[in-house]
Amino acid sequence: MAQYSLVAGSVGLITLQNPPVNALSAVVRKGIVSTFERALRDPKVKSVVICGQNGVFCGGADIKEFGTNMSGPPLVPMIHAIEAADKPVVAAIEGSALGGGLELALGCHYRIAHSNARLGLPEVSLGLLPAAGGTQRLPRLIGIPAALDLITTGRHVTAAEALQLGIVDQVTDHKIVDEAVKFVLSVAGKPLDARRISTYPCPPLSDLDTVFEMVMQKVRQRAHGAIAPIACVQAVQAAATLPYAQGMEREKELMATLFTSGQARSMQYCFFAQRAVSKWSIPSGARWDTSMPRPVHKAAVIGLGTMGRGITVALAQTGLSVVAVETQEKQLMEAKQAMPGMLERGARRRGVSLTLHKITYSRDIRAVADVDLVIEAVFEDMALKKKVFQQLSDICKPGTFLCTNTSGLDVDHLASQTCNPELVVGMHFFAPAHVMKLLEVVYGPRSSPQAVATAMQLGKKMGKVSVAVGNCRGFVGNRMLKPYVEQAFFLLEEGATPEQVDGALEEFGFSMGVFKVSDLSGLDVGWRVRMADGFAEPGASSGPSARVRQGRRYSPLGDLLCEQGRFGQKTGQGWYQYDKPGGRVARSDPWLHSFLAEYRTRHGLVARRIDNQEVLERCLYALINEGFRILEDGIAAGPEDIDLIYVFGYGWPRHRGGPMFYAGMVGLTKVLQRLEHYHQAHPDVPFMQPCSLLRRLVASGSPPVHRWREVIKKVHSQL
Ligand SMILES: CCCCCC/C=C/CC(=O)SCCNC(=O)CCNC(=O)[C@H](O)C(C)(C)COP(=O)(O)OP(=O)(O)OC[C@H]1O[C@@H](n2cnc3c(N)ncnc32)[C@H](O)[C@@H]1OP(=O)(O)O
Repeated sequence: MAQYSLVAGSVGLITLQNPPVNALSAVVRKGIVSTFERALRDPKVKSVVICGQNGVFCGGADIKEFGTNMSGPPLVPMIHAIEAADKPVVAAIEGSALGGGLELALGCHYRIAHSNARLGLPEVSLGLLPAAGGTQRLPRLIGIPAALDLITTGRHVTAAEALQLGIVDQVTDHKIVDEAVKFVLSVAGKPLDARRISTYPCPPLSDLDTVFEMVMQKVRQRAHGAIAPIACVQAVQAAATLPYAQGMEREKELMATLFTSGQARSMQYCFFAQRAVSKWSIPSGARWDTSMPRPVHKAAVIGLGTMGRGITVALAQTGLSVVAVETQEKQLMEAKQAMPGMLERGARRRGVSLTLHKITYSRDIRAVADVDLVIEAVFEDMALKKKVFQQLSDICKPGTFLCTNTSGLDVDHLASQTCNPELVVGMHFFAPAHVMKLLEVVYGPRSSPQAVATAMQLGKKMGKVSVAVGNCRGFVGNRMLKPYVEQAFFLLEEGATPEQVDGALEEFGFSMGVFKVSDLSGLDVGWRVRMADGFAEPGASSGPSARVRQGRRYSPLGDLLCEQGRFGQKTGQGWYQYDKPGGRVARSDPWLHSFLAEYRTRHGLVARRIDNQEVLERCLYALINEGFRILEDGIAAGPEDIDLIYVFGYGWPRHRGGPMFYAGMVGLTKVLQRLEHYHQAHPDVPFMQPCSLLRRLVASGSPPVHRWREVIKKVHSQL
């Protein structure tokens, strides 16, 4: 609702009230319309201030209403009425003014912001565009380039930047409503014509066509198939080229297409999934709202390879004191040289001050004696990690949480090396750890609720999307990657090329195909895992049994490349070739193509034409099938957890909602049928055998993704 009061004798104060973020629900919109009419009618009222309760102006349209039968007064005429009013209206902005919230403020004649305010038009990240006049008013107010930046990226700006851009008229540290009232009294009686943004011409820009061509090209490249950013550019182009009223028509038309699209549904699902996973619960019964985290003031990182450096930087950026330990002199020196640059770039990107002084370096593991939490990030080798955990257990003060950054080893086994296994959890970061948003928090059977809560909270503080997952080989993300990569290898055996497989996945929306990712992260990473799992064996890659291991189909292609020293970008050759070791631009490699042809001949395989649909179905459905197994095993609490891991950690396109949501969009029956088909064709590939949870869901009528937990619960209760 919206509360109305008369203040300072002549100011109508409208306060939006819809906790927690004063979203513009039907009731709030109704409240604004009726209170505003009242203010206009009342002869005592000479001006109006609009504010939000509880330190938040407005988080925008009520996203929960989307997809329902929306009722109540629409936003566009409501904002027009405010702009057209003949009494001055000031938006008093504190906290957030986002989406429809900022559009409401742009309809006001003046905007005053508290210095804590964040403003933005983030609709693009919900698969939409700012359709309450945002695409037409913002370019008129701040110019086309700045408006394009804000609208196509959805980024939030601080009050200071908003002032600099001209979005707000004044920034204050004082009480926002008091300042707004003072301000509106000072402008009483001044003409309002020049304050109505819709009447402004768009600031002229030379060579408009070229500007939009270039922006469109850049946006398309970044969008990976998402349609909303493209529509945002088109809407701003309308502002630049059409009169306001026609621009509004164009905005409405473009929004109509987006509003009912599957992409918008997927992205809005991701928004709510992100909030849902922060409310974690684990099989022991521990939950986010009953488990108290312990404060972490000082942390340590053991091992300063790529991961350790990223984690150290991420911790320091959070404001924690960090002890960075590396026992090898050369590696320590390299880290000391590299990390200031990483911190500097991060500080510049985020507009914050440098935190170099937060890090102290040591070659001696005993330097961690007084820290609250340690993150081990040594080489992915169980024997080495066990030794480190034994040492940490002896050295650290009582109660120190011991975390491992392993990407898939048994967290419980590491816990058993310590005197207090309840203090041990996995904190699986993704490279580069100071940039990537995902954190898998891995609980073992003995991890205490407090240890899980502390790791989850630390992740949040570090700006990560933290997802609590159970302990199994590869946890959630890497476990699902295995069948996906396996299918990619099989497709090469059967006639596809890395270029074709990557092309199909990139067209689907992944920022990089599976083979490019493999070249980037290093082919040796998977090779080591396959060796540890007893699949890859030196010398076994070319014999007659090369393509069958442990009774199942196996492709030694990756192993063969590693045996040739082709580890990807770092060696200049992998699935592609690069201009030099460390090169970044993947080029097709004729050697690889002849190698594949020769390999097929050697193994009596006849290359066939494979279409992109088969590439996608086999790679993605194999991965999704493993996702269902993970749900069945209780390793992930719900589909949202898996989806966010894939969106934030593995480049799954957000506009496709994550693998499990995507399965629901495709139709579970179809996914099941295609898995059955491929399993029949390849009975020696266990990953293609449809998971029984998927069958159960189909038998239950394929409920929507938010109801899967009910079926999963039933499965667990029967086990
Ligand atoms: C066909 C024509 C139709 C025209 C429709 C007009 C379209 C207008 C476009 C829009 O305005 S779309 C919405 C744009 N706004 C946003 O994208 C903002 C989304 N919210 C946020 O970014 C954050 O929530 C925040 C506002 C910055 C606050 O962050 P904070 O970390 O403090 O809290 P959260 O945990 O994120 O949220 C708390 C709570 O509030 C719920 N929520 C937040 N925003 C909205 C919203 N706009 N609508 C509904 N609900 C919202 C969120 O889900 C949390 O709920 P929970 O139940 O406590 O988890």
